[in-house]
Amino acid sequence: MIGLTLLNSSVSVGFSYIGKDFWNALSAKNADEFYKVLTQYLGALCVGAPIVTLYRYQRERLAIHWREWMTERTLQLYEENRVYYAIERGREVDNPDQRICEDVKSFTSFSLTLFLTIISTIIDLVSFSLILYSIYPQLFIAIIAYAAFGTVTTTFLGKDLVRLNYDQLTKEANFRFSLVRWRENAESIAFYAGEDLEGKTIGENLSSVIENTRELIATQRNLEFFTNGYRFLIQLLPVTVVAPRYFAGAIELGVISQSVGAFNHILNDLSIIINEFEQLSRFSAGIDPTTTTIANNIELIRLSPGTTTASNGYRTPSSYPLISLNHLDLSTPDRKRILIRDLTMEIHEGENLLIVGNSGAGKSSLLRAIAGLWTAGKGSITRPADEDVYFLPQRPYCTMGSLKDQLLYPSLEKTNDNYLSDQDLLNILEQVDLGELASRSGDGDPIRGLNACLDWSNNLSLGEQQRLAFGRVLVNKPRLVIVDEATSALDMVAEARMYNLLQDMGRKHVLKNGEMTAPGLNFISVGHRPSLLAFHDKRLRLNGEDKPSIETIEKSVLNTEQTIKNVSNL
Ligand SMILES: Nc1ncnc2c1ncn2[C@@H]1O[C@H](COP(=O)(O)OP(=O)(O)OP(=O)(O)O)[C@@H](O)[C@H]1O
Repeated sequence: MIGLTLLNSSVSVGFSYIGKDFWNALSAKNADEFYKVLTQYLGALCVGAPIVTLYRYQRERLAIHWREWMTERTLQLYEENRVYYAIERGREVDNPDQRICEDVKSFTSFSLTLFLTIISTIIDLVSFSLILYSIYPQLFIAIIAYAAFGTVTTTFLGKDLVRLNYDQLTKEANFRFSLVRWRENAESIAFYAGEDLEGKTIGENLSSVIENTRELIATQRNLEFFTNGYRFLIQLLPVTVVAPRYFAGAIELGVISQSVGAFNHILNDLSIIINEFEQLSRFSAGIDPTTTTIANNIELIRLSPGTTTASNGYRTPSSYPLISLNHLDLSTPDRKRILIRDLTMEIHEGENLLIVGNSGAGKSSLLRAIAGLWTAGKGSITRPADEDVYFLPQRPYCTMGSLKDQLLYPSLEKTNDNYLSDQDLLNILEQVDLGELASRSGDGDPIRGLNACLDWSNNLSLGEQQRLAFGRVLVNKPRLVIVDEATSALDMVAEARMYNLLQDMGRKHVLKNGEMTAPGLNFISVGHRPSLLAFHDKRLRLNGEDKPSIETIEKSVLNTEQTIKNVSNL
């Protein structure tokens, strides 16, 4: 690329000399010389034109290559340590989608152009300054004065352009995002008949885009009043400066045309350098050196995959904690409010925990802290490794893809360790009472149904999505399942069936040699229904400002079987 840049500059210098000879021959009415130079000109064109074309093509190829690399790297950083979640919660960076799509693209092509422009303009500047100086030193002084005047004036007239261009990008992104949001929440908005309000918000975003564009084009107009006159004068100024020497017979016509060309080149180079630096300031405006205050964070200790604190083989039940919280103080991410104070507890293998408390008491927040999403606070949490923990939220996420992809999520078919055949997946659907879903989606053929791609979040009821999420647990076989009101859309019979599945996975079996099988499944739930008590062994009550209390659930007082029977008779 650097080689092509040098060649590209030599083409410009070469043409400036051929151009001079061309005009000299014409003004001297020397026909032989004219045709000779014309042939040279055509020869130079054959070499020069491909070089200029290749220079541009190669520059763009390099820019694409760099964009690909940088986007992949950005995406990698975006998913690492759940940065995408922290950005959404913290709102420190607006429109990350636009930044990844657009800003990376313009950053790479801009940086490359900046680098190459600086190289080529410096070469251009030196060579054409020498040409100009050799023609007439006063010309050189004239150009410096003219360029300085032009730069100061354009900088003054265009000082708002950088800000306006930056705002334009943000406003366009906000406008687009409000439309995407409407589309994604179409059903809820339709039920609320909220289209007037949505339309108003979108209209406001559009007005903001239009207003900014109006200001932008007005500023550009003012700048162009000046720059167009300035550019026109470039043609006249060098001619005016050297004309007395031409009239005195000291120089020929070709030298005048060469000086106009050189003058143009130098002025262009100077303004390019200034322009590029101005654009550079646009990018630096986007980089916000946010100072991070050093504050206390919850220490999250993840045990290595497949183990608990026990180092040797299998243990007797309840001897080692699966999860332990130590003097945990949990705050909201902005650290303005402490939600849970001084919570110390241990949950052992085989014990399932139910977290209860008023709305807003911090139940979901505690789960977020256990997942490692919220870290503001003090104390420590010890829990199994990420791959051993599975989270069931109230509204499951449906990925883009087939029914099979929904079941396997987040593991991919190829990387799925315990490979499951299509028949195994159909059995799992059967277990979560979704047996007919596959044949329904495949027009009677369940295997075809497994591979059918639909917009699942809009095609399944919330209860079906929640049962599908329980199917995912059967596929992924984690050691700890965190259930955040994930049965809220199910009736009590279906809820009991889902919890029975979890309990079955939690049961350990005695092997032939008398040892226990590998660790089973445990779960922590958040919920409001009394029926949930039957499936749990301990209850953690969050009481707002008071200290949280933990107690064992007495099974004898529960008659769930009976309750469920009564409900199913309804
Ligand atoms: N990103 C946030 N920043 C600051 N405060 C938050 C944030 N998210 C939630 N909160 C607040 O934290 C408190 C606890 O929220 P949480 O979702 O844990 O409640 P909950 O006990 O699960 O309630 P519910 O039973 O209604 O689901 C609430 O008062 C909520 O307003």
